[in-house]
Amino acid sequence: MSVLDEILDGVRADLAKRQEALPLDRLKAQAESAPTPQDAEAALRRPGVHVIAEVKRASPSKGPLATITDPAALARDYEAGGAALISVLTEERRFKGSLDDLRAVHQAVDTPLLRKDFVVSSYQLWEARVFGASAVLLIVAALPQEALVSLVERARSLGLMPLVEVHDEDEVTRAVDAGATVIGVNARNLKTLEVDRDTFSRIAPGIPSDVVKIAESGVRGPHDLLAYAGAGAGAVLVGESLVRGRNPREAVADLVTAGAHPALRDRN
Ligand SMILES: O=P(O)(O)OC[C@@H](O)[C@@H](O)c1c[nH]c2ccccc12
Repeated sequence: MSVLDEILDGVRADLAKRQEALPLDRLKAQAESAPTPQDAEAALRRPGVHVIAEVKRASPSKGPLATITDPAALARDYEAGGAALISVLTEERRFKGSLDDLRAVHQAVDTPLLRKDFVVSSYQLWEARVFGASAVLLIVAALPQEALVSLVERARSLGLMPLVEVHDEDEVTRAVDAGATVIGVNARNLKTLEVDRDTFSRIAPGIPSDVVKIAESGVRGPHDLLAYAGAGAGAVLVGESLVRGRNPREAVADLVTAGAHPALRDRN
């Protein structure tokens, strides 16, 4: 069984427990008083190469990455550094995240939030709404095509921007067929957990030009952002190097400065 399959088994088991504790109709009722999502896609379509900064406690490949005692404070640093979006991992078993983290971050910042999880059911989209997200990750490799299509539509109908994650050319085709307008290329293969920074430049040329392209994983600093930008990225998604670094606000600001270089800002 691949790591992805193992993660998905855990996600489904945890989801079943939450659904038992709070049936969908009651969750939907909570969504009525939930905050209105922001237009995350518009934020990514502004000129320049944007930074999506991630609240990430642990990863399946490295285990604990950092002791994040206060996710809200970390998110405030990301916001002060100029992140266009803040990603909050909510997967519990391998990434040690939670919906409580998402709520805490939502209460602390105005930046649009991405719920980063392994979404397999529209129940999780409703949760994302209730806990303050404006966007959700949908991983092509984790979903049959029919489910992907319906989750893209459902996310949009709830006001959430679907960020559709791919790892290879076939998955790009599936993402585009499902109507994705924002596609993330993850340099980390979720089946082997290896990072290959060339994945983006290999796959990006096959993504339609009107789609926002996000380079995910392995960004160590401004030089990696510039390399991804040169290959067509409109944004980078960064976790580990920010949570492990000494000063997350400065680290984000350095990336944002690189991404705002006039040569990148004026290209679209
Ligand atoms: O920590 P990194 O290498 O900067 O990577 C961040 C992000 O890309 C990574 O956390 C990620 C990308 N896609 C995912 C899907 C599920 C969980 C996590 C991820």
